[in-house]
Amino acid sequence: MARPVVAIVGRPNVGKSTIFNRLIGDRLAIVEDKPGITRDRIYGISDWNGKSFSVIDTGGIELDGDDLMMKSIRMQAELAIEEADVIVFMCDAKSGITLADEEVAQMLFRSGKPIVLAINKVDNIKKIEDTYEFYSLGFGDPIGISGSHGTGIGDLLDAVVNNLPELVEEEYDDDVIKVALIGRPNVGKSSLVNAILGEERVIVSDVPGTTRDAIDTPFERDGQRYVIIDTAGMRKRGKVYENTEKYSVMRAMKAIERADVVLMVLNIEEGIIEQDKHIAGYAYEAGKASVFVVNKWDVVEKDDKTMKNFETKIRDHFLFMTYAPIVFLSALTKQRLQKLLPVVQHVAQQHALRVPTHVLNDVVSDAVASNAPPTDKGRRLRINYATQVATKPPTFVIFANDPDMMHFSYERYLENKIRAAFNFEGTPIRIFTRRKSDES
Ligand SMILES: Nc1nc2c(ncn2[C@@H]2O[C@H](COP(=O)(O)OP(=O)(O)OP(=O)(O)O)[C@@H](O)[C@H]2O)c(=O)[nH]1
Ligand SMILES: Nc1nc2c(ncn2[C@@H]2O[C@H](COP(=O)(O)OP(=O)(O)OP(=O)(O)O)[C@@H](O)[C@H]2O)c(=O)[nH]1
Repeated sequence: MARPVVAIVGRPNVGKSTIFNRLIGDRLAIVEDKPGITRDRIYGISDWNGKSFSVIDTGGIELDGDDLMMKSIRMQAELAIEEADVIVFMCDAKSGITLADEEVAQMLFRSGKPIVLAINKVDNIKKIEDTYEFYSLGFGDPIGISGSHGTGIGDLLDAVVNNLPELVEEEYDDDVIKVALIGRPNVGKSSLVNAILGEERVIVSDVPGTTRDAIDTPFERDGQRYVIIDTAGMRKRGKVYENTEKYSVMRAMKAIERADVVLMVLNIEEGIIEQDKHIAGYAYEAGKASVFVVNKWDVVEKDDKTMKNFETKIRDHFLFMTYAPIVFLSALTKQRLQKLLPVVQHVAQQHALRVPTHVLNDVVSDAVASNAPPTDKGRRLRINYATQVATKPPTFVIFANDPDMMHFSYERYLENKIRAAFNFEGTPIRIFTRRKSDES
């Protein structure tokens, strides 16, 4: 089920990044101990009252020339209006309503999108009544918050969650593999889609996805049904903000959310950049299966070490995604193209794999027997039982005497043992440790 997107919009310096970090705070701690996930984050996944959504801070769009501030904030607002499901509009309590705020408010107002008005830095004002002038913006109750003190964040999250859209029904049957092709401009995504479909054609089809503007392309191969998600989005060009990283990432996030398998198309000759890692990191966090596709293999000068060298380079850059297979191919010459769909099918199966509880417990007991769990102040972590609670991605709960004693490195060890036993190639897996309830 696709996670909705929440965008934070506001003038420079109102505290967007601070609030962004507050909103994704808990999750950040979990994700950051995975090596290789970048710290200068521009998106995050947040949970509140059992509802999950992605947050993106649209600030910091860099522009050259004069009149920058106004132009860049206008772009932020357009981007949010186009791509987000809920927009958090942030103002500064101390400075009151500025001209820039008014202009953005008008744009947001006309969009008809759900807007949550957050007034930050209330620690800087004497009384909350000072925020009442913000009622005049027409977005209802202004929510007073302080990013630095952490006040009002719960109220802000409540308002965001109340405005999230109802989850839409899944658009495709369960046996259809949904594939998103993600990558920088010019890596050959459209060429690859055409090559997969086996004919030169304009990428349009009559299956609009539920995401506005998304166009999906269904096809069948060797008895397996597939759909390529958001082929229209791959072709969008024109507005200024469409060249910004925030836009690409937001667009990619939405395609990733709707997909089972994410094809990270790379142009290794141009090198791997932060943006590639942001997007791959999102696919990891969203729990999707992934495959690296190295396109334009035809133009690479090759010897017997070339593939190995590329592989090492990819592994070095994407340390958190060692499970993803790598396929080298050429969309242009169709060299090695036939290798792709079997890999996609394989990782989709691994993503949906459910393992029998008794076999899982054998694997976990063996792992525990050959490498004892960590101890703390004379006590040892005791693992009682493991069970798979979900697929897509495979998710395991380990019941133990004291979950706080589960160490990151031991969890890693268990993950490796589980992978060694069941493979799970191409898919992230999740492991949670819970306290064994007293009566069980
Ligand atoms: N007093 C006070 N200061 C805050 C609060 N939240 C953020 N700040 C400060 O305001 C400044 C700007 O915060 P940022 O989070 O970087 O603001 P931003 O909106 O992301 O700024 P841009 O990246 O320029 O768009 C920093 O110095 C913060 O420490 C708050 O609640 N109260
Ligand atoms: N040599 C070679 N060129 C390729 C290959 N695949 C794509 N190209 C070329 O790379 C260029 C970009 O291809 P596109 O398919 O438009 O790339 P894209 O990723 O869809 O690009 P955007 O639409 O900008 O996001 C075109 O000139 C293609 O002909 C390949 O396998 N080998």
